[in-house]
Amino acid sequence: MAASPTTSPSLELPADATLPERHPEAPAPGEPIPPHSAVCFGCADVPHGLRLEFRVAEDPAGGAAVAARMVLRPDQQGAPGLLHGGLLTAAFDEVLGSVVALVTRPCVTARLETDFRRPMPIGSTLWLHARVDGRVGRKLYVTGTARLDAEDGPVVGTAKALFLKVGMEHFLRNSRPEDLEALGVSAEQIRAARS
Ligand SMILES: CCCCCCCCCCCCCC(=O)SCCNC(=O)CCNC(=O)[C@H](O)C(C)(C)COP(=O)(O)OP(=O)(O)OC[C@H]1O[C@@H](n2cnc3c(N)ncnc32)[C@H](O)[C@@H]1OP(=O)(O)O
Repeated sequence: MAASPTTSPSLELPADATLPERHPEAPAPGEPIPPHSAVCFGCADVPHGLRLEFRVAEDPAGGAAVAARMVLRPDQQGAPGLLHGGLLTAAFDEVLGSVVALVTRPCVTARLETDFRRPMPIGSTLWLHARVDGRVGRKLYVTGTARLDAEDGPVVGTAKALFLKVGMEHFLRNSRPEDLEALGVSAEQIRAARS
């Protein structure tokens, strides 16, 4: 039988993966993680955003983990009264990306797989957890879980992802120049990266 897309070997933790530790300058377990940008759809306090709130979680194995929370609003519906599925995937992208950033940065999502296990009613709160399971070179393997209304509530979704470490040139070459300039990058730096 052909392998299903949900069992793609590219998301399986390779045998030679090692468990990466939190970066020495990353916040400690229990500490909040501030938004990485003032305009991020996932973590910033913007009207249309997911408005995820984060803290570093304790990982019993000594690795990197985060916990996050997201209140489900009426403007996030797909089916009547239920969260749009794509927004759970977006939430996982943000939460899994945040835990990777405790280890190394910058990284980007290369592959992300979501399993939707139960409907998510508007008005409830999602409690998300993510952990870096292993690293091989530039590749970071991450898993996450979303639960309903409590940190030990019923599981409504799970995710697996592969993130890749990239250089700053990834953004210098690909981001809109005006957004880079708003961060203090000069037009000359942008031109040099793109020449
Ligand atoms: C300067 C100021 C800016 C400041 C901003 C910074 C803060 C930003 C923070 C915000 C962050 C926001 C974050 C966001 O919003 S991330 C937003 C969503 N993600 C993206 O936009 C990423 C788009 N993709 C790419 O740019 C490239 O494809 C990347 C960089 C991912 C790889 O292209 P690259 O040329 O680098 O790598 P490679 O092709 O040589 O592959 C290398 C290895 O990886 C394996 N592989 C690759 N893809 C997949 C896949 N899909 N499944 C399985 N495996 C895959 C591949 O087989 C190979 O394996 P091996 O052969 O080595 O075994």
